[in-house]
Amino acid sequence: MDHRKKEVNKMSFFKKLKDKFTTQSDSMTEKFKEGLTKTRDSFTGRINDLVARYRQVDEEFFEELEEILIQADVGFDAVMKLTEELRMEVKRRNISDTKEVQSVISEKLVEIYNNNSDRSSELNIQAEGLTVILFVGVNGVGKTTTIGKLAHKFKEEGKSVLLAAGDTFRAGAIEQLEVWGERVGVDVIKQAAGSDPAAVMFDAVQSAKARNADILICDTAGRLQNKVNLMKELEKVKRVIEREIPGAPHEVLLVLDATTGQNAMIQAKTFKEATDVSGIVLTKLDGTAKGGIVLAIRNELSIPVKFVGLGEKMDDLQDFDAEKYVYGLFADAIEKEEE
Ligand SMILES: Nc1nc2c(ncn2[C@@H]2O[C@H](COP(=O)(O)OP(=O)(O)OP(=O)(O)O)[C@@H](O)[C@H]2O)c(=O)[nH]1
Repeated sequence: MDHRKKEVNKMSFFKKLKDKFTTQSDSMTEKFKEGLTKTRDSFTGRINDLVARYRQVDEEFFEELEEILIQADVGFDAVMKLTEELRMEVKRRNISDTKEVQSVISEKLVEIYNNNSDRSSELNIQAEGLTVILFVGVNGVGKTTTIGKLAHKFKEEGKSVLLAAGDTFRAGAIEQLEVWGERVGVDVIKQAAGSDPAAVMFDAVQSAKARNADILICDTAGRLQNKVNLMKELEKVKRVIEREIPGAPHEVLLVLDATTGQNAMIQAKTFKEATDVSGIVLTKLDGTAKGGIVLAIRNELSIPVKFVGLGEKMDDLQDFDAEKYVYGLFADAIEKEEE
C-alpha cells in the first residue's frame, strides 16, 4: 500500500503536464514550447546537467540550483522561496534521486506563480458595453506591436475594435499605430502630433460609443524621465475615460520587454507607482534565454502577467498560462517522461 502510495505521488507533475498537453496537440502549448526554446536550451539545459552530475539531493545541489535560477532572471526572492519549498518537499516526499526533483521544481514554479496574487490572468472584459484597455510602457518595448496583435485577437473573436492614438509625443507613433490599424482592419482615432492625449481619448471614447464598439485600445506616451509628468498625464487620461464610462479603463496593461531583465523590473516599479497597473504584457520572451523573469515579475510586483509575446507574428501574442509556460521550459524532459 505504502509502495503504491509512493507510486501515485511519483505520478509526477511532469506526467500530469504530459497527459494534459501532449495527448491532444494544442497550438497554444506549441507556441510556448517554440517561444521558450532559448530559455529551455540554457536554463533547462543547465538543470539537466546539474541533475546528471548530482546523484543525491544535498545542500550543494540546492546551492547550484539557486545560482541557475538567479541567472535565468527568476529574481532573488522568488528563488529563495522556491528552493525553501523544494527543500521541504524533498524531505516530505523523501526524495533522494535528483531526477525526481526536476518534476518537483516545475510543480513549485507553477505554484509560486499561481499563489502569488489574487488577481487573475484573465482580462476584465465587460459582458455588455464598451471595454477600455489602456496601454502603458516606455518606447521600444513593443507596445504598438502588442496593441496590433491584441486588436487582431479580438477581431478574430468577432469583436469590434477601435484604437486610440494617445502617444502624441513620440515622432511617428501615430503613423505606426495606423499601419497596424490597416493591417488588422480596425480604425484608429487620432489627432495631430503634439496634441493633448486626453483630448484624443475623449474623441476615441465618443467614437467607440457612437459605433457601439466592444473594445477600445488606447496607446499612451512612454515617457519615464519625469515620473510626476508621467503620473499627471496618465491620471488625466484615465479621468477623461472614466468620466465618459464609469468603471473604465477596465485594464491598464504595462508592456515590458523580457530581454531587458532588471531594467524591465525598474520600469515596472516606476509605472506601478505612477498608476494602477492591472496586468503585464511581457514581450520578446522568445528573444531571451532568461525567461525566468515571468516569475520575478509576479513575485516582486504581484501583478499578473496577462500576455506574453512569443514572436513577431500576429498570432504570437498568447494568454499567459503558468502550466503552459512550465511545459515550455521543460518540454524535452516532459515528453520523455515514461507512461
Ligand atoms: N521576437 C519578438 N519581437 C517582438 C515581440 N513584440 C514586439 N517585437 C518586435 O519589437 C520591435 C519593436 O516593437 P514596436 O511595437 O515597434 O515598438 P516600438 O515602436 O519600438 O516602441 P513602442 O511602440 O513605443 O513600444 C518590433 O520589431 C517588433 O516586431 C515579441 O514578442 N517577440
